Order: sequence, then structure tokens, then C-alpha cells
Amino acid sequence: MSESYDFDLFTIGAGSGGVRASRVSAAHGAKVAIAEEHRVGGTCVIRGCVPKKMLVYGAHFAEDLEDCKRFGWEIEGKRFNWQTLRDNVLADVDRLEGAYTDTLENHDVTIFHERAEITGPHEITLASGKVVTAKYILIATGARPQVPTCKGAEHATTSNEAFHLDKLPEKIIIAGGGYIANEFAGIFNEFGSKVCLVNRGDQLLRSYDEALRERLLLISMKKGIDFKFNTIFEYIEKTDDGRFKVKLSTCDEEVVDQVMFATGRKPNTEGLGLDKAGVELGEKGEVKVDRFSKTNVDHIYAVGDVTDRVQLTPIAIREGQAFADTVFGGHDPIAVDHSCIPSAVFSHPPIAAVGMTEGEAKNKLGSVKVYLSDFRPMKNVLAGRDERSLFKMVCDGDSGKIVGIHMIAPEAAEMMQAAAIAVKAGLTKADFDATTAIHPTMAEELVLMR
Ligand SMILES: Cc1cc2nc3c(=O)[nH]c(=O)nc-3n(C[C@H](O)[C@H](O)[C@H](O)COP(=O)(O)OP(=O)(O)OC[C@H]3O[C@@H](n4cnc5c(N)ncnc54)[C@H](O)[C@@H]3O)c2cc1C
Ligand SMILES: NC(=O)c1ccc[n+]([C@@H]2O[C@H](COP(=O)([O-])OP(=O)(O)OC[C@H]3O[C@@H](n4cnc5c(N)ncnc54)[C@H](O)[C@@H]3O)[C@@H](O)[C@H]2O)c1
Repeated sequence: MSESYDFDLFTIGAGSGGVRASRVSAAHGAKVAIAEEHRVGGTCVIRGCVPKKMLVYGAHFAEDLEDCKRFGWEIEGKRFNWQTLRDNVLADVDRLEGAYTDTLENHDVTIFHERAEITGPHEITLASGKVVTAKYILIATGARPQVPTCKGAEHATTSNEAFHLDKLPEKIIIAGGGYIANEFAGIFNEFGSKVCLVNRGDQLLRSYDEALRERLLLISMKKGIDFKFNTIFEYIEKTDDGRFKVKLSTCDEEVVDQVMFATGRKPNTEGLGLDKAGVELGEKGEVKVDRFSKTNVDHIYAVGDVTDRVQLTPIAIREGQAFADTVFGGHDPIAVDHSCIPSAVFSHPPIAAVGMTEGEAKNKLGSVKVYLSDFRPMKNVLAGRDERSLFKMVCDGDSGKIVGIHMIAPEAAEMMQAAAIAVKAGLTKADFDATTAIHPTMAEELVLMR
């Protein structure tokens, strides 16, 4: 370690990116400190991917319990208890926070459980007033919900509060058409809430293939979710009985139990003191970095959501790992490959995708060949559930190379993880054709597409 600094590395934010970067840097021999103003684990563990997926699992039981009759199971008096699920999920979040804390401590990373701000090129000041110095600073402060400005917007909740509700809303309006809006629309709907999803545009999940988006909309409507497109909020008022009167641009006033905004996330850079170190920000307030996650200041790096590149946990983790290996691991600079990233929306049913949509491929490649499988999963057939799945494979028309795979189906995300390896490796439709199906599965449709 350099003699003149308290630490080799000071990381601000103990989320997916910050924890990985700190742990690996320490393993490479660096003296590391990390500051966290909320809870160790960050968005993914505390109020994102993990508790969300647990709610998704809980929500799926609604349909399984409905379908089980057709499989011969009779269950009397079934009831859903939100408080039980909520408390079990929150208890597991506590456990995970402990595990993340242990990991850091086991690597001798000093944890400051308080807010940190940059007060000089190498200087960090903690909320307690303590001042420390570091040779390198890593900004891993993530992002927070961005809420629209309308009269009464302060009455709305965001995904942050969704995990702590005292009781389930009977009626909820969710604003947004992206990941969080569709995932929570599915969750609340399965638990029995009346859900209305309000979108200011005319499309859901814009980055996904059109055929899948249409299928999700169709299935969601069939399940009872209402959709309002090209609609904005005019005002939200609190009623005397603690509910909310909502006026949307395209309908009459309506009274609901909860309004939730899921309208994107904003990088956490405000009040961070980045100006004191001369770090440049982009238009949305994101930290501008090069492909090695380095800012315009040589010893200050940034990873994860705060850079607004790809807001996904595995990407924040990869960026954190690459930073640590580059700066403390003695490697040549490592850039994270942001191409061909598989992703999933944990809606009901889920969507998963990798690579280009059909539209993108046509624009980029010109000649494109598309293969489809539009089928009713066997389980849905016996259950009498009229819900079809859709797989789409997009190939380069000349070489047959697969440039995109898109699925909406039960367990789509689980199947996609394996399929994404093949796409990343540059395999062709012929390689898939040459692979024997595993029968009977849904995944076999991947090698049987026509
Ligand atoms: C509801 C929801 C569901 C999601 N589901 C998925 C999913 O299924 N799959 C997926 O891949 N991604 C998902 N994401 C996205 C994923 O959670 C993020 O991409 C990921 O957590 C980003 O990691 P990060 O390290 O950049 O930031 P974060 O995990 O947000 O960590 C940043 C940390 O910095 C702390 N911090 C901020 N400022 C300061 C400061 N000044 N001083 C000290 N500490 C500070 C914050 O409290 C926070 O803990 C979801 C997000 C949400 C909101
Ligand atoms: N399964 C997953 O991997 C997962 C799940 C949740 C979140 N995430 C990550 O978190 C990020 C944030 O999720 P998100 O759903 O908040 O954002 P998003 O970018 O997916 O969707 C935001 C939506 O809000 C709409 N919107 C934006 N401003 C609005 C306004 N003023 N009024 C009305 N609508 C408005 C947009 O048109 C869009 O439909 C995602 O981009 C994703 O990277 C990932």
C-alpha cells in the first residue's frame, strides 16, 4: 500500500458491483474500505432481484393451486397470507445481508455503515464526520427510482416500498411499462389485487421482440390486468379513508389503495461531491466512464447502475470484478463485453431474450431468417390453461448464425441461460438442428423450430 493514504481503495456503495470489486481487490492484496448508507447487499439483495423473485415464486402458487384440480389434487380452504410471505422474504434478505457482510469482513474489508461523500481528489468524508483518504476511489452507488412529476406524486410508492406493505392493495395502479411495472403487475395480480398498468407510451418492454411483447400483453389482459396506454397522471389526492383518488389523462377519477411508480431509475450521483474531484457526469447524472470503467480522473472508477450502461446485477458484478483485476490484480486492463447480454422479465409468464430482435436484425443485417415455435406447454394443456408459449430464433440469412433467441414461456429464463451460451459462441441454426431433443420438455422446441 502507498504510505500516504489510509486505504488503497475506498468503495462508495455496497451493492452488487461495490461488494464484488472490494472483495476481489482485497483478495489481490489491497487495503480496502467500503461505505454503505442503507444495507449491505444493495438493490439486488435488499430491494430488487432477490426479494422480487421470491414474490414471483409466491405468486406462481396462485395458478398452480388453481390448476392442481385438473391433476387430481383437491385442496380445501386455501388462503393467501401476504404477511407470512412478506416476513419470510424479509427474513431471507436479513440472512443474505449477513452473508454479504461476512464475505467483506472475511476479506478484511473495513465497512463503514454510513453515507460517504467525496470531499477532495483522494478524500472521502463519512456522515459521522470522519475523513479518510484513498489511492483509488470506486463509485458504486447504484440508482434509485425516478418518479414522474405530477400533482400529488408524493403519495405514490415505488418498488422500494413494495416489499414492506402492511397489507395487499385491493386496487393498485402501476405507472410504467418496463421491467418493474410488468413484474409487479404480475405479482399483485396473482395475489388477487386488481391491477391497472398505466403507460405514457403505446408499448410495453420496448427493448424486447414485438411478438413477445404482444403475447405478454394478451396473456396479461386475459389474466385480468388492465392496461392504459398513451396515458399520463394528472393528479393523485389522498382521501379521508387513506386511499388515493387518481386522475389519469384518458379516464375519469378513480379511487385506489395504492399507486406505484415504476418509471425508470436515476443514477445516485447527487450530493456525492464528484465535482470536488472533477469527475464528469452525463446528461442523466450518470458517471461517464471508458470501457475499463475509469472516469476522466485517473484514480476514480465507477461500476454498475451509477454509470447507466446496463442496469443488471450480473453486469455490475462483472464490472466490479474487471475493475479489481485491472487495478489490483496485475492484469492488462479488462473491459466488460456489453454485447449479447441475456436478460429476463419475471412477468407471468416470464420473457427471456438474448441478442437482436427480429426488427433490429433486419435493420442491421438485411437478410434475416426467422424460426418460430408457437405452442401450448403440455402442463397448460392438461391444466386446461389456454396460454400459449412462443419461441423465436433470429438468424443471419446468409450464414445461418443465430443472432437472437426470444422466448415467452414458463421457466423461459432458466432455458435462456443455456441457450445464450450457444448464441454467444456464435452457433448456427444447423448446430441446433443437429442437437437431439430432450422429450418431453418445453426446451426441446429450441432444437425443433421451423
Ligand atoms: C425491483 C428491482 C428488481 C430488479 N430485478 C433484477 C433482476 O431480476 N435481475 C437483474 O439482473 N437485475 C435486477 N434489478 C437491477 C439490479 O438490482 C441492479 O442492476 C444492481 O443492483 C446494480 O448494482 P450496483 O452495485 O450498481 O448498485 P446497487 O446494488 O444499487 O448498490 C448501490 C449501493 O450504494 C449505496 N449508496 C448510494 N449512495 C451512497 C453513498 N453516498 N454512501 C454510501 N452508500 C451509498 C446504496 O444504498 C446501495 O446499497 C432489479 C432492480 C430493481 C429495483
Ligand atoms: N428482470 C430484470 O432483470 C429486472 C427487473 C427489474 C428491474 N431491472 C432493471 O432496473 C431498471 C429499472 O426498471 P424500470 O422498470 O423502472 O425501468 P424501465 O426502463 O424498464 O421502464 C421504465 C418505463 O417507465 C416509462 N416511463 C418513464 N418515465 C415515465 C413517466 N414520466 N411517466 C410514465 N411512464 C414513464 C418508460 O416508458 C418505460 O416503459 C431496468 O432498466 C432494468 O435494467 C431489471
